[in-house]
Amino acid sequence: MTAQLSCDICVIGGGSAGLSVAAGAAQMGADTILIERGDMGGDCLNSGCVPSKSLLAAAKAAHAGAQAKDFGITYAAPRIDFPAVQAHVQDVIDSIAPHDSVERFEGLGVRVLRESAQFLSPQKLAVGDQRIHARRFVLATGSRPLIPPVPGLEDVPYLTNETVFEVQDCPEHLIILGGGPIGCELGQAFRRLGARVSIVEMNRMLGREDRGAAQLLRERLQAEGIAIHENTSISEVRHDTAGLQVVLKNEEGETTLEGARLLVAAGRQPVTDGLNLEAAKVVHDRRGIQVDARLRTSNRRIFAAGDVIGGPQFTHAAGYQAGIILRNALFRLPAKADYRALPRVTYTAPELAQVGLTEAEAREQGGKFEVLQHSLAENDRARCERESEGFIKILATPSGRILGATILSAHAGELILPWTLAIARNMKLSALAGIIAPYPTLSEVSKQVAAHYYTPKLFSSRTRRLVRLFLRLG
Ligand SMILES: Cc1cc2nc3c(=O)[nH]c(=O)nc-3n(C[C@H](O)[C@H](O)[C@H](O)COP(=O)(O)OP(=O)(O)OC[C@H]3O[C@@H](n4cnc5c(N)ncnc54)[C@H](O)[C@@H]3O)c2cc1C
Ligand SMILES: NC(=O)c1ccc[n+]([C@@H]2O[C@H](COP(=O)([O-])OP(=O)(O)OC[C@H]3O[C@@H](n4cnc5c(N)ncnc54)[C@H](O)[C@@H]3O)[C@@H](O)[C@H]2O)c1
Repeated sequence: MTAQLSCDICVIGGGSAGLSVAAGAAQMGADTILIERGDMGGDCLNSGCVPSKSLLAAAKAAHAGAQAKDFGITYAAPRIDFPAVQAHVQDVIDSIAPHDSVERFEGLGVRVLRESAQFLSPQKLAVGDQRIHARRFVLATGSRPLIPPVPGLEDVPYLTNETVFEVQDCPEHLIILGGGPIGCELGQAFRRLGARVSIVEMNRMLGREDRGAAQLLRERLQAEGIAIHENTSISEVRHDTAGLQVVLKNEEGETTLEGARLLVAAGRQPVTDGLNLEAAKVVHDRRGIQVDARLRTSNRRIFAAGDVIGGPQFTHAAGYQAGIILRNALFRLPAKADYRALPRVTYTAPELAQVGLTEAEAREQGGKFEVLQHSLAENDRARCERESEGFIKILATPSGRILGATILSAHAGELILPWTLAIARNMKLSALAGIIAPYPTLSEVSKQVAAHYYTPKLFSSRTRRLVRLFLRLG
């Protein structure tokens, strides 16, 4: 018999976006249903952030010997037990999973249904033989890997982020299609864990990022032995008993790479199939579900968040969007998403962190701005740690208002936080130049680069004249 359920908020998708909405709604007193057809935790926990950062952590340990040489310490070459590395990755997932589990959510008062959801009308959803009527729906169905139309690709076995963390043998040669954050992070991880790695990128590696930072990072990855083919497309992929052949094409002509495994990391596509969004009158296209700044879809009772809306695709963006939806749906506040101060980090070594505008974006906008750059080589702690590769670059208006920050360095993901706060709160450089930073820390780079802005004024001939005058006064 068909069961009829009703609730205040019905969330479809138990990944970063859906879990944040459901946990917040239930704890604020809304009767909440969460529907998840796959693994609780979605991509981030099971096939995204958590396994990729865990693999990178293992790769860092494998690389420690190479770095130790700089300190006069020599280790024997590491012996890498790859199944044990993957067991570590799974162990980290398992240790975080209880936080995203059905049990925890039921404990918060959420009714969790483990099925696929499909709309029957603008206000009614079918979940198995249950019918759900909700005051508000939230679509948080995420994304899946985009598989580009490369001839032969569909006929060969390939990996994506959904399968790469299950591989039990480190491939002798891993060819990665795509030089975005996934390609770069996993490329460095597999290289450090013993694979030969080739990255094939049809444009520029990390094309959205600051050109200088991406270039330095590329040099570092190349120095570790990764082959990077930029402005190169794949014209064909073949597979036989000897392995894979990937035919590359660029200005110089065609070459063939022979590899053991192929990882496709060419971007994402929204997951909307099976939802019957037409019945719900929710407009969507190949980029995702269309939303306004309040994250309302074309059906005002239905919100959407996370990767499925095709905007910034990060776990922290999904969490932020969940907060916007809760304010709109529960408190009827017209809260709007504002991505001005949304940071992003590529967790390679060194890390590449960005918040606000890149230099290219600031030039495109056309306003006046100054560029302040400070090398990590000028930071004492970075020298002690022998991690002095990289820089911090700040863009600021002539009045000192901060427009953007780029950091390429060890721990850049941690160092970006004061700049995120500064942009969010419209702070000026003087706020950062005036703080007392503990010595010796990498954090000092933020104060040092901000202080650059005032150096010409501080040590000007006018200041010198003034000082001489005060001194003459006794
Ligand atoms: C390799 C990799 C590394 C990443 N690293 C980072 C990182 O370091 N930092 C960062 O911020 N971001 C990172 N990301 C991005 C981050 O993982 C995503 O932005 C985030 O997981 C998106 O969350 P979501 O809730 O929108 O979607 P998802 O996590 O995909 O969740 C959607 C859920 O909806 C379910 N679902 C779909 N359709 C239905 C349906 N019809 N009925 C019921 N359930 C349904 C799915 O089963 C899924 O569990 C990474 C991504 C990848 C792939
Ligand atoms: N550290 C992080 O926060 C992190 C890490 C990994 C992923 N992510 C998220 O996941 C998303 C997806 O990552 P991604 O790296 O797959 O996507 P991406 O879109 O950022 O990069 C994909 C790259 O593949 C290239 N490409 C596409 N088709 C190609 C083809 N046929 N041949 C050669 N190159 C091709 C594109 O030019 C692009 O540079 C990211 O945008 C990000 O939001 C975040």
